Amino acid sequence: MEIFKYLEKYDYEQVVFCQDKQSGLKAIIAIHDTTLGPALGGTRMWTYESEEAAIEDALRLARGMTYKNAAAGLNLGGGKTVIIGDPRKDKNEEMFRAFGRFIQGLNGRYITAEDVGTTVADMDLIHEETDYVTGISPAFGSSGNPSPVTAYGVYRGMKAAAKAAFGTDSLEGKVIAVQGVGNVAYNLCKHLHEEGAQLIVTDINKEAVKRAVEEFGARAVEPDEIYGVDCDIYAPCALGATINDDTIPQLKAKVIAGAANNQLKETRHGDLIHEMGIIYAPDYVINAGGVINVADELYGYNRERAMKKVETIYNNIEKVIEISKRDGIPTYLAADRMAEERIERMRNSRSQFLQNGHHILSRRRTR
Ligand SMILES: NC(=O)C1=CN([C@@H]2O[C@H](COP(=O)(O)OP(=O)(O)OC[C@H]3O[C@@H](n4cnc5c(N)ncnc54)[C@H](O)[C@@H]3O)[C@@H](O)[C@H]2O)C=CC1
Ligand SMILES: CC(C)CC(=O)C(=O)O
Repeated sequence: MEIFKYLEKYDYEQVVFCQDKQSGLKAIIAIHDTTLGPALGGTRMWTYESEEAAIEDALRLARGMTYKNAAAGLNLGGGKTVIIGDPRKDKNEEMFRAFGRFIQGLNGRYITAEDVGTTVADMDLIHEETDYVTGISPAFGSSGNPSPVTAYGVYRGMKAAAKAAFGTDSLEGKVIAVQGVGNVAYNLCKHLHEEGAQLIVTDINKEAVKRAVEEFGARAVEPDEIYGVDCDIYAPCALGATINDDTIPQLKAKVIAGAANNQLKETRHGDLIHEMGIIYAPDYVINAGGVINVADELYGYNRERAMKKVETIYNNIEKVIEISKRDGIPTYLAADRMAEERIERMRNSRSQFLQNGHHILSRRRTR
C-alpha cells in the first residue's frame, strides 16, 4: 500500500500507529479532517486478515466520520481507530489504558467512543487515562452505550426512506431483512417488531439469531441467503461493503436502510442500485444517532436535547432523497454534496482545529 498516495487522494490529516508490547496493543488512529472541530469517531476491535486491511478500514471509517458528523450538523471532524485483535480473547485493562494515553497524547485532536468490538467498560478504562473519550458510563455524567440511540435513528431514517418508496412511512406488515443482529440491530428489531414489521434475520453468531427469533418472531436464514430473500427493505447492520457486484443482482428489496458503516463496496455500486430504482438511505446519514448522542456530552450530556437532534435523521434522509430526485443523482452522491458543502462553508471561517489549553470536555465534570 502506498500510504501517502492514499492519504493525499482523500486528503487525510494524520495517521497514528500505537504499539504497546506489554498489553499487546496494536492500534491505528486515523484522523481525516478537522475543519469542523476535533475528530470524533469510535474504536473498532477486529481480527483483520492483514495489517493493510486494518489500515484501510481505519482510513475508510475515519473519512466516513467526517461526512457523518458534517451531515448531522455537528461541529466535529472525522476520525476512527481500529485495534487489531479478537475482542473476545485479546482485551485487557493495560491495553485500553495504554490506548488512552496515546489518545491523550493527541491533546484533543481525536475523541473516541465505542464501535464494533468495544464496550462502555472499555471506554471507562480509556477514561482512566484521558478525558477525550465519550460513551463512558452514565455515572460519569456520560451518555453510556450509543447503540440503542443509533438504532432509534436508523429506525426513523428507515421510515423516511419507506415513505419515498411506498408512499407511507408505516412499517406495519413490511418484510425487513436484517443482516447482523448485534448491539444496534437488536434494538432496531425491537422498534420494527413493535411497529408490526415481519423480520428475517441472519448473523454469524447463532446466539444473536436465537434471541431475535425468540423475542421478535423473526425468521432466521443463513448469512449468505439474506441478500436474496423476498423482502421490502434490506437492513445491513453487520460490517461494510455488503452492497457489491455479488449481492446486488440478488436483491429484491425496494429500500436499503441499515446501520453498517461503508455499505457500498465502491461508489459505482451506489450508481447501480440507483439505476435499479432502489431507495438507498446513505449509511452515514441514517446511522448518525450514536455519534449525535455521544457528541452531546461535549456540552454536558442532556438526553432530551440529544434525542431531539437524533429526530433530524428523518428529515435528513428526506432531504437527501429530495436532492437525489431533483438533480437526478444517486442518494449517496446527494449526501456527499450536502456534507461537503457544509465543510466548505466552514473552511472559510475555520482552519485546522487547534487545542487552546481548555478543552470543551473539561466542562463535563462540573455539571
Ligand atoms: N454501535 C453504534 O452505535 C454504531 C454502529 N455503527 C455500525 O453498525 C454496524 C453494527 O454495529 P454494532 O451493532 O455496534 O456491532 P456488533 O458487533 O454488536 O454487531 C454486529 C453483528 O454483525 C454480525 N456479523 C458480522 N459479520 C457478519 C456476517 N458476515 N453476516 C452476518 N452477521 C455478521 C456479528 O456477529 C454481530 O452480531 C457496524 O458496521 C458499525 O460500525 C454505526 C454507527 C454507530
Ligand atoms: C459509535 C459512534 C458513537 C461513533 C462512530 O464511530 C460511528 O458512528 O460509526
